[in-house]
Amino acid sequence: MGSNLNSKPKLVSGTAGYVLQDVPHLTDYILNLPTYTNPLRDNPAYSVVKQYFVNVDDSVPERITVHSDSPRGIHFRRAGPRQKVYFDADEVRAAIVTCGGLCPGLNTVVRELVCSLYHMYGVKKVIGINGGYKGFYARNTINLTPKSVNDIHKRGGTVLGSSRGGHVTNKIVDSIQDRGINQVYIIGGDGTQRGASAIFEEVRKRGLKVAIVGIPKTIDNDIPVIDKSFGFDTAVEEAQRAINAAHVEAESVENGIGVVKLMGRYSGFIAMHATLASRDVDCCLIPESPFYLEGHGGLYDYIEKTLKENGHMVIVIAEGAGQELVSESIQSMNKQDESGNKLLQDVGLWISQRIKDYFAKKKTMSITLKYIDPTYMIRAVPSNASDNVYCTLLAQSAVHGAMAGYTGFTSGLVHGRQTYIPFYRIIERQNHVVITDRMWARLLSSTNQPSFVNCKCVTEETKEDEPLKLFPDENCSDETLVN
Ligand SMILES: Nc1ncnc2c1ncn2[C@@H]1O[C@H](COP(=O)(O)OP(=O)(O)O)[C@@H](O)[C@H]1O
Ligand SMILES: O=P(O)(O)OC[C@H]1O[C@](O)(COP(=O)(O)O)[C@@H](O)[C@@H]1O
Ligand SMILES: [Mg+2]
Repeated sequence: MGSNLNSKPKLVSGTAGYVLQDVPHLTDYILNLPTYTNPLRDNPAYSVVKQYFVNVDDSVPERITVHSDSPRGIHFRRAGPRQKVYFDADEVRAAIVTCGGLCPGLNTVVRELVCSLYHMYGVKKVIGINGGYKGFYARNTINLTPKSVNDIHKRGGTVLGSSRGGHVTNKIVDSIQDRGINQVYIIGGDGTQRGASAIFEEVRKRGLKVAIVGIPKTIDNDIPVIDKSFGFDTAVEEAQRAINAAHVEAESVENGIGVVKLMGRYSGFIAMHATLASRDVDCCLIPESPFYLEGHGGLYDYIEKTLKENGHMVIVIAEGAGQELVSESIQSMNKQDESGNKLLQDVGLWISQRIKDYFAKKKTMSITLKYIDPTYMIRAVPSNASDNVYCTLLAQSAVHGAMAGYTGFTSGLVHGRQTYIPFYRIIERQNHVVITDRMWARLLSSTNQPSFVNCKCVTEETKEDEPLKLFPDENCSDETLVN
């Protein structure tokens, strides 16, 4: 984080090794802010709820698997409505922005932010920033009301539009200041949360009463700490349709192979979960598990064996898998998108061609291969029922946090509880499938595919809590979606 001393992590220690990784609050840098009674007290829908307000000291542990002698460990502030709020409804001018790639559920989060602000807190001024970060200074805004967002959750994409690149911190904060915005809800992935953190630092440097709140969006599920990201369930469900189609095609012909490419730039969660859900997949290839084609234990060997045994097979490949192999055979262009993300080679097309070439050359077996790339179709669908509920809770928690004066945080689910997580924990690393965890073992045993892992890497000394580090500086959690 920045050089300003105030931007250091806020840590609160307690007995028995308890550590609260707290989130910033407006009162950390603005003195004598007035408080108001939370209007939810008078809301007939919520007045009947016992203990509706969250105790300010409530926190949620980062790790829930403990031993009798474990220290209590790191905790996050529990999300939810507070008795006191730091904004009067009439004073609030909220802005919502969606950034980065699409993900099912974006519209649901937008809808629920607007409805929570209006219906829970009586806020009447909510605007949408058009087209991602650059929209703050280069586009018009959109007025958002419960009526205008009423049925947007039934649509894929984002009604606000999105973009990559264009994060110019000073211009964005100037625009926030010029427009009198004092709550900013920023929906996006790892890149977006980095941008949100930079905005927060600048806002604090200028001493502005503006709450900066992140809502984590990533179809790849690559954001750390949180249980999973919204849209992930929908993506896994939608991927089943492509896998089913590949299976139907493959089993209808002799030695049929169906190849399905799924999203997952650096994290193979969608591929892993879609494979486990389907049971029709014979091989799942992800970025975290390097594989090889030729020789004993290689992919060609396994394909031949599976075709001999079953007459057909389905391969699921995450878009970021095997990139090092593709670069070896195709001149790597090393291009980046506007946000600086490396543009990947189409590994699905590449592997399909390599498999076809291999069997054509070998002449022992004639195969029919069908390649399906449903990636953008999956990303564009509306969120399913469970993701809709998840999006609703994330949005409500975000609004409760901003109204309570918290800032510089991401609203996220940790072990099924809504929490406020400081930006630095969200942006410090990416979440990856840990191939020495039980979940990947479950996948290997369900597909029966080779592990492609050099056995020397996984020694007996590799302890359960110390997963094999395939990514430098990785601090993998054994709790997030993997066990
Ligand atoms: N390190 C960074 N600092 C500031 N802004 C960033 C950073 N990385 C990405 N951004 C901005 O965040 C937005 C979304 O980032 P991107 O990587 O495209 O998607 P995602 O947020 O889904 O990962 C873009 O407008 C980009 O300019
Ligand atoms: O829309 P683009 O730029 O082709 O993005 C494709 C990428 O977006 C994603 O769907 C999501 O990535 P982000 O979360 O970084 O936006 C990746 O799975 C994929 O590699
Ligand atoms: Mg990203």
